[in-house]
Amino acid sequence: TGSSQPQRMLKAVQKNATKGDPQSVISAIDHYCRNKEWAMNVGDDKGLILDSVLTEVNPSAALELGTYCGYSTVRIARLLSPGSKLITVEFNPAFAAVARQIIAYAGLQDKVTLVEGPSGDLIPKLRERFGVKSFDFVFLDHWKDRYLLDTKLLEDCGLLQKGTVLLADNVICPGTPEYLKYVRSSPRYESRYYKSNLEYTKLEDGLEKSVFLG
Ligand SMILES: Cc1ccc(Cc2cc(O)c(O)c(C(=O)NC/C=C/[C@H]3O[C@@H](n4cnc5c(N)ncnc54)[C@H](O)[C@@H]3O)c2)cc1
Ligand SMILES: [Mg+2]
Repeated sequence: TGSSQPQRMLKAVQKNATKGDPQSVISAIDHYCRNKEWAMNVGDDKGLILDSVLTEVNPSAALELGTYCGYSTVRIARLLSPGSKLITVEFNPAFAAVARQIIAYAGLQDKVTLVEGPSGDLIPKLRERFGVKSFDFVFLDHWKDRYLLDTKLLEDCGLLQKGTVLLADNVICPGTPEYLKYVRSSPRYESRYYKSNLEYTKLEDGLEKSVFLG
């Protein structure tokens, strides 16, 4: 059997990026996905919005739902201040295995904890397992029909604090209508849409930034 697309993405990183240089890992993946094989990374256009929101929030405890191959994990972890941590959740073991290698290649393994399993099971265990009090930043990029469920779960588990920023990918394409309706109508969130395009294409997509008001 041949290699998988995530394995080919990893090969492209090992071939074209410099070990320990997160920016070169990001560029190698973007170049590969733009020119060889499209993949569902947040990408370079939406990635710049992710970078700017992250820099503004400067989280000490960040959570990512849906690691996939670790592209956005690297984008987030490279901007974290010393001592800050990112927990990323992925339930596909093959994707998790590739992501671990890409995160390590970028030299960011000390800032990232990749937890394998379904978000619905893991979110209620994050406090007892990793001593997380609450998150100040959450990046949602997993199955689109899980965004709302997991947001409510994070609320119910007391893992959001006043000011926590939720940043959701793909609110237009593939789209997350129930999630959007919730964060835009709930008095507990202050929400804003950042228009961009679907990774490596000219189609519209965007990120929704929602601040939890407590
Ligand atoms: C119509 C159409 C189709 C596809 C696109 C293109 C497009 C563009 C995008 O940026 C996209 O993010 C997506 C997309 O579907 N993303 C889903 C991403 C899942 C990853 O997260 C993992 N996962 C999924 N649920 C869970 C869960 N509960 N607990 C733990 N891990 C989970 C999976 O194991 C994958 O690693 C698609 C655009 C338009
Ligand atoms: Mg996405």
